[in-house]
Amino acid sequence: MNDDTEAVIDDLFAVIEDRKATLPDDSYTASLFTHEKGENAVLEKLGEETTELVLAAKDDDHEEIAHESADIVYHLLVLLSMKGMDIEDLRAELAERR
Ligand SMILES: N=c1c2ncn([C@@H]3O[C@H](COP(=O)(O)OP(=O)(O)OP(=O)(O)O)[C@@H](O)[C@H]3O)c2ncn1[C@@H]1O[C@H](COP(=O)(O)O)[C@@H](O)[C@H]1O
Repeated sequence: MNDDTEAVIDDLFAVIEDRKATLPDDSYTASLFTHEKGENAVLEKLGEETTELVLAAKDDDHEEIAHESADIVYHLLVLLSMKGMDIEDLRAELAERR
């Protein structure tokens, strides 16, 4: 992961944390934190998007693979935030595997 990619992910996580704290009415992220299904709303999204990613990979559709991957990364970061975790938890786990 180069510095630019890392900065994009860090910035996205910061936006997610902000939406969790401020819960704006027009925010999709905020709607996940207040969803009546609770964390199941995010878990269902991750399941759906993973299936979509598998189908895109089977079709060798690079545009769709990138789209679904981005959806998964976003919802994964929302899940980490929902669990009270930090992006550093993910970074540390990845770094340990190097
Ligand atoms: N990265 C994302 C992001 N990725 C996906 N989504 C939303 O997740 C939802 C996914 O829904 P779907 O499963 O139907 O996916 P889809 O892409 O619409 O359709 P498919 O092709 O996957 O079936 C859509 O409503 C997307 O808008 C996101 N919503 C927000 N963000 C980021 O979060 C920031 C804050 O957004 P708000 O909270 O809305 O202010 C934004 O600036 C973005 O940077």
